[in-house]
Amino acid sequence: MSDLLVADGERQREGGPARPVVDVAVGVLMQADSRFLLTSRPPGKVYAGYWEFPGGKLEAGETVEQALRRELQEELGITIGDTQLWKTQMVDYPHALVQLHFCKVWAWQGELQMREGQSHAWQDLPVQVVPVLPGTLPVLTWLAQERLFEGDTHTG
Ligand SMILES: Nc1nc2c([nH]c(=O)n2[C@H]2C[C@H](O)[C@@H](COP(=O)(O)OP(=O)(O)OP(=O)(O)O)O2)c(=O)[nH]1
Repeated sequence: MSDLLVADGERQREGGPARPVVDVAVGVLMQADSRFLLTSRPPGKVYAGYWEFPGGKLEAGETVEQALRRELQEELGITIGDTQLWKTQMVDYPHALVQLHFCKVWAWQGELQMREGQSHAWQDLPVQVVPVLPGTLPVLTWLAQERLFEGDTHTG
């Protein structure tokens, strides 16, 4: 079982009603120069304006890879190559309990298009865009560990 991250609120007390787990497929698009793609959450969504890795919820019957392929086509207009699960992280938000499935993506076809009015930024450590979504921060720590990067992973 992955560690639970509690974001912006207290963890629901034992004995409360069980909350459904929402599975989310997330893509960490990597460039050869080690920069990675962050996108801002579009207006109208919870945490609008926060920066995250692109992705979205699994639909019924989808695998993580299928959902990621669909979401990145819908949101960014790209067709991703093969990808594999890298890390998972459970996050307890006031709005939902989410299980994030992060996949690294090294290859894709098509030019990036921001189809949902989001902004995008290719970033390196430390990340300069703010604010970063709570459930996105663990990824920066994992990347820092891989790269032997020391110091703050993000500003703000
Ligand atoms: N895409 C993405 N979602 C993340 C990250 N970190 C994190 O906590 N989340 C959370 C925020 C949301 O609660 C959930 C993603 O749900 P969403 O509402 O963006 O998904 P969606 O695009 O399918 O949305 P919709 O069709 O229902 O509007 O995962 C991340 O790095 N990327």
